[in-house]
This record gives sequence, structure tokens and C-alpha cells, in this order.
Amino acid sequence: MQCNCDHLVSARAGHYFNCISVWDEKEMGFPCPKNADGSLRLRNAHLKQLDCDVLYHLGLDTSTDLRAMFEDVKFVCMGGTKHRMREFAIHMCRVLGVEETKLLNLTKHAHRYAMYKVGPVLSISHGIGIPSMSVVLQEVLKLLHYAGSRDPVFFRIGTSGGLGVPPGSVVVSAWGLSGTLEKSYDVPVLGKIRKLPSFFDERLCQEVAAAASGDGYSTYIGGTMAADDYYRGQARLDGPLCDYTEAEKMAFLRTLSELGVRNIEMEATAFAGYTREAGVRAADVCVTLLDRLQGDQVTSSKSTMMGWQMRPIELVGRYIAEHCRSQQA
Ligand SMILES: O=P(O)(O)O[C@H]1O[C@H](CO)[C@@H](O)[C@H]1O
Ligand SMILES: O=c1cc[nH]c(=O)[nH]1
Repeated sequence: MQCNCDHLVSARAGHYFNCISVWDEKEMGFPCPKNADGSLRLRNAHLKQLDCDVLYHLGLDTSTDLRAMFEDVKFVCMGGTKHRMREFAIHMCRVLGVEETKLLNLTKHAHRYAMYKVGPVLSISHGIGIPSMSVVLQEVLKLLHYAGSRDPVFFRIGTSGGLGVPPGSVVVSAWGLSGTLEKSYDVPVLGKIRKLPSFFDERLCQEVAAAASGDGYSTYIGGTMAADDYYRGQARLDGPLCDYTEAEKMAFLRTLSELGVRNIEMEATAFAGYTREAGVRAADVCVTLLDRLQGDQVTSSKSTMMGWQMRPIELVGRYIAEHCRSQQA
């Protein structure tokens, strides 16, 4: 197994961050610790006033017995497409010995996302980008709160553009970096920017990377830039609109690389920020579809990319299976 841990932010990047271990500068601990039994203590007193809470985008509400349906959930795995998350659910059926015929899209009536349950695992699609992902993430946090699920762990299983790593590599994110190069998710609340620190759980990150089999590819721990746009937001030259030069693009990508960024996608900051604020451990595990230092277009064949997309699925699946086995022992 080859696991490259990019722990150090380079000295040249010092005008953004000091040259220190990426995990040294984070605020330790969760702002909203769980209850003693591991269930989620959501910091919103208004929820208690609701007779019935409608989880609109999931097509579920609290008039249903959510505890009966979801109390045993231990792992929430999210990724952009419905197809990928069905593949992940099928993979987990095989890994955990659950009958595939029982797979149902539990959010079918909402016509928005797809959600499958395989034993203690929820597999959920989140669409493209932070707004789409954060809506379903927040409703799932409420769902697990109402269900009384204890110590759930969240994963994002994604795709990304790599930075200086071979296409097909897997990156486990240590932190998310915003489009303005800050390790935070900046969300406007009541007209003011709220900054949520975007660090992932260090132990989980290392445990997941250690579960990599490395069959012909490398697994990296590194920073992940979450852009709000696929084209100019990721310094591409091939969007419909572009007003910078190739030299400016390359200088920006090199700056990211020197900051410790190993891949670029569109959700990491908010995924880290919201899970951390809610007091749950999370990891973002993405395969890279290209090296952005070499180009902008995704040109690998469909079958190559489908094979690559199985890498985070198999890695997270292996981690979950090992956890389940250790609980039974
Ligand atoms: O692989 P998924 O989860 O779709 O995520 C990545 O792919 C999408 C862009 O193609 C963005 O959502 C980006 O984060
Ligand atoms: O370059 C890429 C590839 C996949 N997803 C992204 O957001 N960027």
C-alpha cells in the first residue's frame, strides 16, 4: 500500500497560512458535542416547537416512526449521483451480506435525491455543489436526530480534479479550502457571513487512508479545494466565459498545490463545516479524474472512469465492513 500524507503546508504559502501541520491550526473539539449516549444534540431550540417536522427534500416527516426505520444507522455515505449511490448500496449489500432485492429508494416520492438503506448504512445522492449537498445533509442530520441514531459517521464518496497526483488516485481530505483560499465554509446568515471551520476528523481520515489496498493506485491525505463553480471557479480555460490567461491559471493552481491542496471538487468545505458543527465525524474520499496541472477536460473513457469511481466506494466499504466486524467480535 502506498499512502502519501501531505501534512505540511509549504513555507512559500506563508502569506495565507503559517508553515505548520495542517491539523495543528484547527480548533480542537466539536462546538456541539453529542448526548452521552452518542445521539445527535442539534443546537436549535425552535425544533422543539414543531408538532411535525417535514423533511421536505427527503419526502419524510416526524409523523412517521423514524426511530423504527433509522435508529440503527451508523454510517451515512453521500455522493453526487443517484447511479453512484445505488452502486455503493449494491456494493454494501454484497459486503454486508444483505439481499439486493430489498434495495428501495426511500426518498422516491420527493423526486429530488436518492436514499438507500443497507443494514447500518445510508447511501444518499446529493447532486452538484454545496447548495444541493447542504440541503440533504442538514435534513439527514435532523433525520438521525429524530431517529436517535448513535455516533453516526459521515462520508462523501466523490470525484474530483487532482493537483499533481496521477489520475485515478484517491484523496482523503484533511481540510476543505474555499474559493478565496480559507479553511472555512462561509455561509451568509441574516445578512452576515458566518465562517464554519472546514477541518475533517483527523483520526477518521487516517483510519480510512490506512484501509486503502492501493491496488495499482496511490491514496493521499491532503487539502481539498471546494469551488462554487466547475469552470472559472476551478481555474479552467474551457468554460463559456474566461478572462484570465493560461499563465495566471497555472500560477493559481501552483499556489493551491503549495498550500497542500491535492484535489478540487465542489462540496468539501460545507461538508466539513456542517458535520463538525453538528458534532459528527466525517471524511471526504474522492478519486481524481484528471491532473489539473496537465489540462482541464475529462477525457478518460467511460469504462476507465467507472472503474476509478469504484475506488472510494471500495475503500469506504472496506472501512465500514472492518468496523462492523470489530463490533461483532
Ligand atoms: O463526484 P461528485 O460527488 O459528483 O462531485 C464532484 O463532481 C461534481 C462536478 O462534476 C461536483 O459535485 C464535484 O464535487
Ligand atoms: O475537475 C473536476 C472533476 C470532477 N469534479 C470537479 O469538481 N472537478
